[in-house]
Amino acid sequence: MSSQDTVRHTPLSMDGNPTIDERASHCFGCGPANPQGLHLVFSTDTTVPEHPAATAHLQLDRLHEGPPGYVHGGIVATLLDEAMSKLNRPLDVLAVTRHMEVDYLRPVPLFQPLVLISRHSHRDGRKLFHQAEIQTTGGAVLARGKAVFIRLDKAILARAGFTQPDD
Ligand SMILES: CCCCCCCCCCCCCCCC(=O)SCCNC(=O)CCNC(=O)[C@H](O)C(C)(C)COP(=O)(O)OP(=O)(O)OC[C@H]1O[C@@H](n2cnc3c(N)ncnc32)[C@H](O)[C@@H]1OP(=O)(O)O
Repeated sequence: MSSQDTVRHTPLSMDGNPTIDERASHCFGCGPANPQGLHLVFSTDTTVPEHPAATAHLQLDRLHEGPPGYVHGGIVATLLDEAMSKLNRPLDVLAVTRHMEVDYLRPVPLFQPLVLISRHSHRDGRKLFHQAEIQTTGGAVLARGKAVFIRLDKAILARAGFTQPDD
């Protein structure tokens, strides 16, 4: 089953009592209200519920340049991090990145269609282990990341004014 992840992209108004999706509307990676953001839109695949996957198609320009003609390494890490973060919702948790590793295998070109893919690997208590890749449309892997996300406990969330989705 594959579905467009539009749930997060909710109203721009911050009046009243905004939901977490509303408060995340300026996320640099996926927030529709951030004029300088990447505006990534992911589809999530929960065919195997315990190993959800997320995919986004994108193309970047010189705003994100590092080496001439190629994407800045920090943006490469951002893409991988964002893709992995999209696995938390299908797993019904709110979580943040605690640790991430990036393998920069090949320069990531500007002005070329790219595919960003992530998949949940496994879970150990509050730790969620995810993986992600940036690929060409032909399937060549340009960058690969893996990360540990930590499920935020109620005390941390309450301090920040959030609750877990299942609460
Ligand atoms: C407060 C804000 C609310 C926000 C609510 C909305 C959230 C939903 C929106 C998300 C949006 C996402 C956007 C894109 C993804 C980001 O960019 S997220 C932003 C970047 N990340 C951050 O800012 C996180 C900053 N770090 C922290 O706040 C704290 O470190 C954490 C995550 C709350 C954890 O703190 P802690 O409870 O003190 O735990 P800590 O000792 O640091 O270690 C945690 C575990 O990781 C393990 N660990 C550490 N390093 C490694 C490693 N290399 N390998 C394996 N395990 C490791 C430790 O051993 C430990 O394991 P256990 O002891 O639990 O078995």
